[in-house]
Amino acid sequence: MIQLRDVHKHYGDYHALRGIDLEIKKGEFFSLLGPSGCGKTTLLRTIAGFEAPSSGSLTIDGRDMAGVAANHRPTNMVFQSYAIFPHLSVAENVGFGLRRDPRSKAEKARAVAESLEMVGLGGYGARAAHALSGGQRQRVALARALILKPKVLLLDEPLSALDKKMRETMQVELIKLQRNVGITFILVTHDQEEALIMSDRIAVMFEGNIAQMADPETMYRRPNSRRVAEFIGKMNLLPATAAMERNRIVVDVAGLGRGAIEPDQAPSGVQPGATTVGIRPETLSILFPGETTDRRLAAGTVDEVVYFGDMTYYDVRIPGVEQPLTISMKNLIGRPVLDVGAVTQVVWDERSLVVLSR
Ligand SMILES: Nc1ncnc2c1ncn2[C@@H]1O[C@H](COP(=O)(O)OP(=O)(O)OP(=O)(O)O)[C@@H](O)[C@H]1O
Repeated sequence: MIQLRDVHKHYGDYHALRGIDLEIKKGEFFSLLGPSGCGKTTLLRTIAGFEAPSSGSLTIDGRDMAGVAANHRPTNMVFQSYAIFPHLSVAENVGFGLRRDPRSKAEKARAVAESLEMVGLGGYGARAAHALSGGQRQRVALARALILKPKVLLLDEPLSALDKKMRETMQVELIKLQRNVGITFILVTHDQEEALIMSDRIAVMFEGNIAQMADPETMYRRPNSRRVAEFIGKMNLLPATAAMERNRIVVDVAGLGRGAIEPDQAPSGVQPGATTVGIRPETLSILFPGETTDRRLAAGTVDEVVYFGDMTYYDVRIPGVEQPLTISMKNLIGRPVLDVGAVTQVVWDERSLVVLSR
Protein backbone atom coordinates (compact mmCIF):
# COMPACT_ATOMS: atom_id res chain seq x y z
CA MET A 1 0.00 0.00 0.00
CA ILE A 2 2.82 2.39 0.88
CA GLN A 3 5.96 2.05 -1.10
CA LEU A 4 9.22 3.93 -0.76
CA ARG A 5 12.04 3.42 -3.23
CA ASP A 6 15.54 4.68 -2.54
CA VAL A 7 14.33 7.71 -0.61
CA HIS A 8 16.99 10.22 0.41
CA LYS A 9 16.61 13.38 2.41
CA HIS A 10 19.27 16.05 2.76
CA TYR A 11 19.04 18.98 5.13
CA GLY A 12 21.85 21.11 3.74
CA ASP A 13 24.95 18.98 4.29
CA TYR A 14 23.16 16.59 6.58
CA HIS A 15 22.05 13.31 5.04
CA ALA A 16 19.04 12.40 7.18
CA LEU A 17 17.59 9.56 5.04
CA ARG A 18 20.07 7.44 3.11
CA GLY A 19 18.24 5.30 0.62
CA ILE A 20 15.10 3.99 2.29
CA ASP A 21 13.31 1.06 0.63
CA LEU A 22 10.11 0.17 2.34
CA GLU A 23 6.80 -1.47 1.66
CA ILE A 24 3.97 -1.28 4.16
CA LYS A 25 0.90 -3.42 3.68
CA LYS A 26 -2.71 -2.39 4.04
CA GLY A 27 -3.94 -2.84 7.59
CA GLU A 28 -0.47 -3.35 8.97
CA PHE A 29 0.75 -1.96 12.30
CA PHE A 30 4.22 -0.86 11.32
CA SER A 31 6.77 0.75 13.65
CA LEU A 32 9.81 2.85 12.93
CA LEU A 33 12.17 2.29 15.83
CA GLY A 34 15.55 3.83 16.48
CA PRO A 35 17.61 6.09 18.70
CA SER A 36 17.23 9.84 18.73
CA GLY A 37 18.34 11.43 15.48
CA CYS A 38 18.22 8.26 13.34
CA GLY A 39 15.70 9.82 10.94
CA LYS A 40 12.47 8.07 11.94
CA THR A 41 10.48 11.28 12.34
CA THR A 42 11.86 12.58 9.05
CA LEU A 43 10.69 9.38 7.39
CA LEU A 44 7.22 9.65 8.92
CA ARG A 45 6.95 13.30 7.92
CA THR A 46 8.01 12.37 4.40
CA ILE A 47 5.17 9.86 4.19
CA ALA A 48 2.79 12.47 5.60
CA GLY A 49 3.89 15.07 3.07
CA PHE A 50 5.39 17.55 5.54
CA GLU A 51 8.81 16.89 4.03
CA ALA A 52 9.67 16.30 0.39
CA PRO A 53 12.29 13.65 -0.33
CA SER A 54 15.49 14.95 -1.96
CA SER A 55 15.33 11.92 -4.27
CA GLY A 56 13.52 8.62 -4.57
CA SER A 57 9.84 7.82 -4.86
CA LEU A 58 6.86 7.42 -2.57
CA THR A 59 3.56 5.92 -3.64
CA ILE A 60 0.43 5.34 -1.60
CA ASP A 61 -2.13 2.96 -3.06
CA GLY A 62 -0.18 3.03 -6.29
CA ARG A 63 -0.39 6.80 -6.58
CA ASP A 64 2.80 8.82 -6.78
CA MET A 65 2.87 11.32 -3.91
CA ALA A 66 5.39 13.70 -5.45
CA GLY A 67 3.91 17.17 -5.27
CA VAL A 68 0.82 16.02 -3.35
CA ALA A 69 0.30 18.25 -0.31
CA ALA A 70 -0.13 16.71 3.14
CA ASN A 71 -3.81 17.61 3.30
CA HIS A 72 -4.47 15.85 0.01
CA ARG A 73 -2.87 12.59 1.06
CA PRO A 74 -4.87 9.67 2.46
CA THR A 75 -2.87 9.98 5.67
CA ASN A 76 -3.42 11.65 9.00
CA MET A 77 -0.86 12.34 11.66
CA VAL A 78 -1.15 12.25 15.44
CA PHE A 79 1.64 14.16 17.15
CA GLN A 80 3.44 13.65 20.41
CA SER A 81 2.30 17.04 21.62
CA TYR A 82 -1.31 16.23 20.77
CA ALA A 83 -2.23 19.85 20.13
CA ILE A 84 -5.84 19.91 21.21
CA PHE A 85 -7.64 23.20 21.65
CA PRO A 86 -8.11 23.79 25.38
CA HIS A 87 -10.89 26.36 24.97
CA LEU A 88 -13.09 23.95 23.00
CA SER A 89 -15.11 21.02 24.26
CA VAL A 90 -14.05 17.45 23.58
CA ALA A 91 -16.69 17.11 20.84
CA GLU A 92 -15.64 20.40 19.21
CA ASN A 93 -12.05 19.23 19.19
CA VAL A 94 -12.94 15.93 17.58
CA GLY A 95 -15.26 17.56 15.05
CA PHE A 96 -12.72 20.24 14.14
CA GLY A 97 -11.63 18.53 10.93
CA LEU A 98 -15.26 18.33 9.73
CA ARG A 99 -15.69 22.14 9.62
CA ARG A 100 -15.99 22.16 5.85
CA ASP A 101 -17.72 18.81 5.61
CA PRO A 102 -21.07 19.20 3.82
CA ARG A 103 -22.87 16.73 6.08
CA SER A 104 -25.67 17.96 8.34
CA LYS A 105 -25.04 18.99 11.90
CA ALA A 106 -26.77 15.89 13.21
CA GLU A 107 -24.67 13.60 10.99
CA LYS A 108 -21.47 15.26 12.11
CA ALA A 109 -22.51 14.93 15.74
CA ARG A 110 -23.09 11.24 15.13
CA ALA A 111 -19.62 10.89 13.57
CA VAL A 112 -18.08 12.67 16.57
CA ALA A 113 -19.91 10.39 18.99
CA GLU A 114 -18.75 7.33 17.02
CA SER A 115 -15.11 8.43 17.06
CA LEU A 116 -15.26 9.11 20.78
CA GLU A 117 -16.77 5.69 21.29
CA MET A 118 -13.90 4.13 19.34
CA VAL A 119 -11.28 5.58 21.66
CA GLY A 120 -13.19 4.78 24.83
CA LEU A 121 -14.43 8.32 25.46
CA GLY A 122 -18.13 7.77 24.75
CA GLY A 123 -20.14 10.38 26.66
CA TYR A 124 -17.20 12.78 27.09
CA GLY A 125 -18.22 15.10 24.25
CA ALA A 126 -19.49 17.98 26.39
CA ARG A 127 -16.45 18.05 28.66
CA ALA A 128 -13.98 20.92 28.47
CA ALA A 129 -10.80 19.73 26.75
CA HIS A 130 -8.56 21.49 29.25
CA ALA A 131 -10.00 19.40 32.07
CA LEU A 132 -8.77 16.08 30.66
CA SER A 133 -5.90 13.89 31.80
CA GLY A 134 -2.92 13.27 29.51
CA GLY A 135 -4.25 9.88 28.47
CA GLN A 136 -7.68 11.31 27.70
CA ARG A 137 -6.17 14.12 25.64
CA GLN A 138 -4.24 11.56 23.66
CA ARG A 139 -7.49 9.75 22.95
CA VAL A 140 -9.14 12.98 21.83
CA ALA A 141 -6.25 13.52 19.43
CA LEU A 142 -6.74 9.99 18.11
CA ALA A 143 -10.50 10.45 17.75
CA ARG A 144 -9.87 13.68 15.87
CA ALA A 145 -7.63 11.86 13.41
CA LEU A 146 -9.93 8.85 13.07
CA ILE A 147 -13.01 10.90 12.27
CA LEU A 148 -11.38 11.87 8.97
CA LYS A 149 -11.24 8.17 8.08
CA PRO A 150 -7.64 8.19 6.85
CA LYS A 151 -6.29 5.12 5.09
CA VAL A 152 -3.10 5.54 7.05
CA LEU A 153 -2.69 6.88 10.55
CA LEU A 154 0.78 8.21 11.31
CA LEU A 155 1.69 8.30 14.98
CA ASP A 156 4.74 10.26 16.11
CA GLU A 157 5.65 9.04 19.61
CA PRO A 158 2.01 9.41 20.63
CA LEU A 159 2.43 7.87 24.05
CA SER A 160 5.74 9.31 25.15
CA ALA A 161 4.24 12.01 27.36
CA LEU A 162 2.21 9.53 29.39
CA ASP A 163 3.30 7.82 32.59
CA LYS A 164 4.26 4.16 32.42
CA LYS A 165 0.93 2.72 33.56
CA MET A 166 -1.10 4.91 31.25
CA ARG A 167 1.27 4.16 28.39
CA GLU A 168 0.78 0.43 28.86
CA THR A 169 -3.00 0.83 28.94
CA MET A 170 -2.96 2.98 25.80
CA GLN A 171 -0.69 0.50 24.01
CA VAL A 172 -3.25 -2.24 24.46
CA GLU A 173 -6.07 0.11 23.47
CA LEU A 174 -4.26 1.26 20.36
CA ILE A 175 -3.73 -2.33 19.25
CA LYS A 176 -7.42 -3.10 19.76
CA LEU A 177 -8.42 0.08 17.98
CA GLN A 178 -6.19 -0.68 15.03
CA ARG A 179 -7.66 -4.20 14.75
CA ASN A 180 -11.18 -2.81 14.88
CA VAL A 181 -10.80 0.00 12.38
CA GLY A 182 -8.46 -1.99 10.13
CA ILE A 183 -6.50 1.03 8.92
CA THR A 184 -2.76 1.07 8.46
CA PHE A 185 -0.86 2.46 11.44
CA ILE A 186 2.71 3.70 11.24
CA LEU A 187 4.20 4.41 14.63
CA VAL A 188 7.43 6.23 15.39
CA THR A 189 8.98 5.27 18.69
CA HIS A 190 12.35 5.06 20.39
CA ASP A 191 10.91 2.60 22.91
CA GLN A 192 11.81 -0.93 21.86
CA GLU A 193 9.32 -2.50 24.23
CA GLU A 194 6.52 -0.45 22.75
CA ALA A 195 7.52 -1.49 19.23
CA LEU A 196 7.75 -5.17 20.19
CA ILE A 197 4.37 -5.14 21.92
CA MET A 198 2.41 -3.25 19.30
CA SER A 199 3.74 -3.97 15.84
CA ASP A 200 3.13 -6.47 13.10
CA ARG A 201 6.49 -5.41 11.71
CA ILE A 202 9.30 -3.15 12.85
CA ALA A 203 11.98 -1.28 10.95
CA VAL A 204 15.01 -0.51 13.12
CA MET A 205 16.82 2.59 11.91
CA PHE A 206 20.30 3.92 12.53
CA GLU A 207 21.76 7.02 10.89
CA GLY A 208 19.21 7.35 8.13
CA ASN A 209 19.27 3.67 7.16
CA ILE A 210 17.03 0.74 7.92
CA ALA A 211 19.24 -1.78 9.70
CA GLN A 212 16.63 -4.54 9.87
CA MET A 213 12.97 -4.98 9.04
CA ALA A 214 11.12 -7.91 10.58
CA ASP A 215 8.24 -9.04 12.74
CA PRO A 216 8.83 -8.55 16.47
CA GLU A 217 9.73 -12.16 17.20
CA THR A 218 12.31 -12.36 14.42
CA MET A 219 13.70 -8.98 15.40
CA TYR A 220 14.17 -10.18 18.96
CA ARG A 221 15.32 -13.74 18.35
CA ARG A 222 17.25 -13.23 15.15
CA PRO A 223 18.72 -9.73 15.05
CA ASN A 224 20.96 -9.36 12.00
CA SER A 225 23.69 -7.30 13.64
CA ARG A 226 25.25 -6.52 16.98
CA ARG A 227 23.77 -3.10 16.91
CA VAL A 228 20.20 -4.27 16.44
CA ALA A 229 20.77 -6.99 19.04
CA GLU A 230 21.95 -4.47 21.60
CA PHE A 231 19.27 -1.93 20.80
CA ILE A 232 16.46 -4.42 21.41
CA GLY A 233 16.53 -5.95 24.87
CA LYS A 234 19.61 -7.28 26.60
CA MET A 235 21.95 -9.51 24.61
CA ASN A 236 25.05 -11.30 25.88
CA LEU A 237 27.81 -11.04 23.30
CA LEU A 238 30.52 -13.67 23.13
CA PRO A 239 33.51 -14.11 20.87
CA ALA A 240 33.33 -17.29 18.84
CA THR A 241 34.75 -18.98 15.79
CA ALA A 242 32.58 -20.31 13.01
CA ALA A 243 33.33 -23.18 10.65
CA MET A 244 31.48 -25.22 8.06
CA GLU A 245 31.56 -28.90 8.88
CA ARG A 246 29.85 -31.24 6.45
CA ASN A 247 27.32 -28.59 5.40
CA ARG A 248 26.61 -27.66 8.99
CA ILE A 249 27.57 -24.41 10.62
CA VAL A 250 29.44 -25.07 13.83
CA VAL A 251 30.35 -22.33 16.24
CA ASP A 252 32.83 -22.63 19.04
CA VAL A 253 31.80 -20.13 21.69
CA ALA A 254 34.35 -18.83 24.19
CA GLY A 255 33.73 -20.40 27.61
CA LEU A 256 30.65 -22.33 26.53
CA GLY A 257 31.76 -24.79 23.88
CA ARG A 258 30.83 -26.00 20.42
CA GLY A 259 27.41 -26.24 18.89
CA ALA A 260 25.86 -26.68 15.47
CA ILE A 261 23.45 -23.98 14.38
CA GLU A 262 20.78 -23.60 11.72
CA PRO A 263 21.14 -21.07 8.88
CA ASP A 264 18.39 -18.86 10.34
CA GLN A 265 20.60 -18.38 13.39
CA ALA A 266 22.93 -16.38 11.19
CA PRO A 267 20.57 -13.84 9.59
CA SER A 268 23.39 -11.95 7.92
CA GLY A 269 25.34 -15.05 6.92
CA VAL A 270 28.47 -16.66 8.33
CA GLN A 271 32.06 -16.09 7.39
CA PRO A 272 34.31 -18.91 8.60
CA GLY A 273 36.65 -17.61 11.30
CA ALA A 274 36.30 -15.20 14.17
CA THR A 275 32.80 -13.94 14.85
CA THR A 276 30.48 -12.80 17.63
CA VAL A 277 27.48 -14.69 18.88
CA GLY A 278 24.61 -13.35 20.92
CA ILE A 279 22.57 -15.17 23.52
CA ARG A 280 19.58 -13.73 25.35
CA PRO A 281 19.52 -13.82 29.18
CA GLU A 282 16.27 -15.79 29.33
CA THR A 283 17.61 -18.55 27.09
CA LEU A 284 20.31 -19.24 29.67
CA SER A 285 19.47 -20.73 33.02
CA ILE A 286 21.06 -21.74 36.25
CA LEU A 287 20.99 -25.39 37.28
CA PHE A 288 19.75 -25.43 40.84
CA PRO A 289 20.58 -28.22 43.28
CA GLY A 290 18.48 -31.31 42.61
CA GLU A 291 17.80 -30.35 38.95
CA THR A 292 19.14 -32.22 35.96
CA THR A 293 19.40 -31.31 32.29
CA ASP A 294 20.38 -32.87 29.00
CA ARG A 295 21.45 -29.49 27.71
CA ARG A 296 24.93 -28.10 27.76
CA LEU A 297 26.54 -26.81 30.93
CA ALA A 298 29.27 -24.35 31.77
CA ALA A 299 30.58 -23.82 35.29
CA GLY A 300 30.71 -20.27 36.66
CA THR A 301 30.58 -18.00 39.68
CA VAL A 302 27.83 -15.52 40.51
CA ASP A 303 29.23 -12.00 40.15
CA GLU A 304 26.11 -9.90 40.66
CA VAL A 305 22.50 -10.50 41.69
CA VAL A 306 19.64 -8.13 40.92
CA TYR A 307 16.30 -9.12 42.40
CA PHE A 308 13.37 -7.74 40.41
CA GLY A 309 10.03 -8.98 41.69
CA ASP A 310 9.15 -12.02 39.64
CA MET A 311 12.64 -12.23 38.12
CA THR A 312 16.19 -12.39 39.35
CA TYR A 313 19.02 -11.28 37.10
CA TYR A 314 22.38 -12.96 37.65
CA ASP A 315 25.70 -11.97 36.19
CA VAL A 316 27.77 -15.15 36.11
CA ARG A 317 31.47 -15.17 35.43
CA ILE A 318 32.63 -18.09 33.33
CA PRO A 319 36.33 -18.87 32.94
CA GLY A 320 37.47 -17.93 29.45
CA VAL A 321 34.72 -15.34 28.95
CA GLU A 322 35.66 -11.71 29.37
CA GLN A 323 32.23 -10.32 30.31
CA PRO A 324 30.01 -12.04 32.86
CA LEU A 325 26.89 -13.55 31.27
CA THR A 326 23.56 -12.08 32.28
CA ILE A 327 20.96 -14.73 33.04
CA SER A 328 17.36 -14.00 33.90
CA MET A 329 15.52 -16.51 36.04
CA LYS A 330 11.86 -16.55 36.95
CA ASN A 331 11.43 -16.59 40.74
CA LEU A 332 9.45 -19.72 41.45
CA ILE A 333 8.27 -21.09 44.77
CA GLY A 334 11.03 -23.19 46.25
CA ARG A 335 13.68 -21.78 43.94
CA PRO A 336 16.40 -20.10 45.98
CA VAL A 337 18.01 -16.78 45.06
CA LEU A 338 21.75 -17.34 44.85
CA ASP A 339 24.26 -15.08 46.53
CA VAL A 340 27.22 -13.33 44.99
CA GLY A 341 30.16 -15.73 44.98
CA ALA A 342 28.04 -18.88 44.62
CA VAL A 343 29.51 -21.47 42.31
CA THR A 344 26.96 -22.62 39.81
CA GLN A 345 26.28 -24.36 36.50
CA VAL A 346 24.93 -22.37 33.58
CA VAL A 347 22.65 -24.23 31.18
CA TRP A 348 22.77 -23.15 27.55
CA ASP A 349 21.36 -24.32 24.28
CA GLU A 350 22.90 -23.89 20.87
CA ARG A 351 19.45 -23.26 19.37
CA SER A 352 19.30 -19.88 21.06
CA LEU A 353 22.62 -18.64 19.68
CA VAL A 354 22.60 -16.03 16.98
CA VAL A 355 25.64 -15.16 14.91
CA LEU A 356 26.21 -11.40 14.80
CA SER A 357 29.11 -11.01 12.48
CA ARG A 358 28.57 -7.32 11.83
N1 LIG B 1 14.44 20.71 9.39
C1 LIG B 1 15.64 20.19 9.64
N2 LIG B 1 16.76 20.86 9.31
C2 LIG B 1 17.98 20.34 9.53
N3 LIG B 1 18.20 19.13 10.12
C3 LIG B 1 17.13 18.44 10.48
C4 LIG B 1 15.79 18.91 10.27
N4 LIG B 1 14.93 17.99 10.73
C5 LIG B 1 15.69 16.99 11.22
N5 LIG B 1 17.01 17.23 11.06
C6 LIG B 1 18.12 16.35 11.46
O1 LIG B 1 17.94 15.10 10.86
C7 LIG B 1 18.27 14.05 11.76
C8 LIG B 1 17.11 13.13 11.90
O2 LIG B 1 16.06 13.79 12.60
P1 LIG B 1 14.72 13.08 13.02
O3 LIG B 1 13.86 14.08 13.70
O4 LIG B 1 14.16 12.38 11.86
O5 LIG B 1 15.26 12.01 14.06
P2 LIG B 1 14.46 11.04 15.01
O6 LIG B 1 15.03 9.69 14.77
O7 LIG B 1 13.01 11.19 14.83
O8 LIG B 1 14.91 11.53 16.43
P3 LIG B 1 14.04 11.91 17.73
O9 LIG B 1 13.64 10.59 18.33
O10 LIG B 1 15.03 12.64 18.56
O11 LIG B 1 12.89 12.73 17.27
C9 LIG B 1 18.67 14.72 13.07
O12 LIG B 1 20.08 14.75 13.15
C10 LIG B 1 18.11 16.11 12.95
O13 LIG B 1 18.91 17.04 13.62
